[in-house]
Amino acid sequence: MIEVAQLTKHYGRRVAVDGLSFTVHPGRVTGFLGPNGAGKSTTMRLLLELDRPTSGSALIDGRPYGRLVEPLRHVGALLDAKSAHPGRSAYDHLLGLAASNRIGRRRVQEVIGLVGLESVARKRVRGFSLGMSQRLGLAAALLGDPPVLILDEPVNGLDPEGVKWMRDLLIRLAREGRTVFLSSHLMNEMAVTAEHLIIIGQGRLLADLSTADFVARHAGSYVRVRSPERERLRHALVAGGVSVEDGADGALHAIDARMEEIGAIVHAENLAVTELTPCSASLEEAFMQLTASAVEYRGQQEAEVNR
Ligand SMILES: Nc1ncnc2c1ncn2[C@@H]1O[C@H](COP(=O)(O)OP(=O)(O)OP(=O)(O)O)[C@@H](O)[C@H]1O
Repeated sequence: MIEVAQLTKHYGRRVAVDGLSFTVHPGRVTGFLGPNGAGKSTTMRLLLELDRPTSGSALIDGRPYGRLVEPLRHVGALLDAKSAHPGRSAYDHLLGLAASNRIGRRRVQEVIGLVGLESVARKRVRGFSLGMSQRLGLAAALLGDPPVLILDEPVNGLDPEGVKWMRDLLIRLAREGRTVFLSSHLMNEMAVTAEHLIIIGQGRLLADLSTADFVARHAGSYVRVRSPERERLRHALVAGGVSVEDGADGALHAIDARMEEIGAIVHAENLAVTELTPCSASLEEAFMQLTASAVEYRGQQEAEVNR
């Protein structure tokens, strides 16, 4: 289990993590989502004590990372896939890590097999692609057979087959009863991998809910409708009992409406319409809407700092 309570991190005037509290439970994959710069990596670094919080706490199985004896046996982390020494072979890199936590050679061979790196295990890491490095990073995280996994953007650099492989492996590891916590800025990928979502923006918690709830709330259908007389269109739709939201591009979204229904309303009101398109709300869109205000705020903050 991972417990984060009122976690805050300032870098000078910049607030990277802002009073963040959440719990990550074992037995399921939890996706840690947020747009670029939301504070995901910082939170993970604080969990692993690679950085000190300004205030608040971050615990792994009830203890701060620094109090874990032979930490690889408690938590496996993949933060930076390119952290292995480029001059070493994958095997030697893993062997060195294993020795520091009293883990035997057999386990090194096992994790190499688990991540599918057998054919390149004796090659120098220097020549590894990002995808191969991600696999090596995951092998290192799994060395101590830990109950908790913390992975920062683990599918970065993987091809579609690699993404599927990683997804299946993470789901399997969670089913074994582990706490699997992984960050991403891709909602669609998380929707098929994670059972639970923790969504942050500008270092603050925006949502902590099951993926099923997120999908049920956001994966509806709508009709995109556009008119030069936007406000008259909005008024006519609302008067016709249609629920309306503003689209990002100046169009109106008629939520859960049918094309015929909208067509009849605009015809009756004699409204000129320049677009009428049936759409399915994508999860990516819903995620972007949820985090949009956070991104705007961050943009303003950065503009102020750079002034
Ligand atoms: N060492 C640092 N010094 C100064 N500012 C930092 C430092 N590390 C992170 N930040 C700032 O803190 C904020 C959060 O960054 P962080 O890398 O945690 O976000 P993220 O959600 O992981 O983003 P990404 O998806 O781009 O990796 C950003 O504004 C970033 O510029």
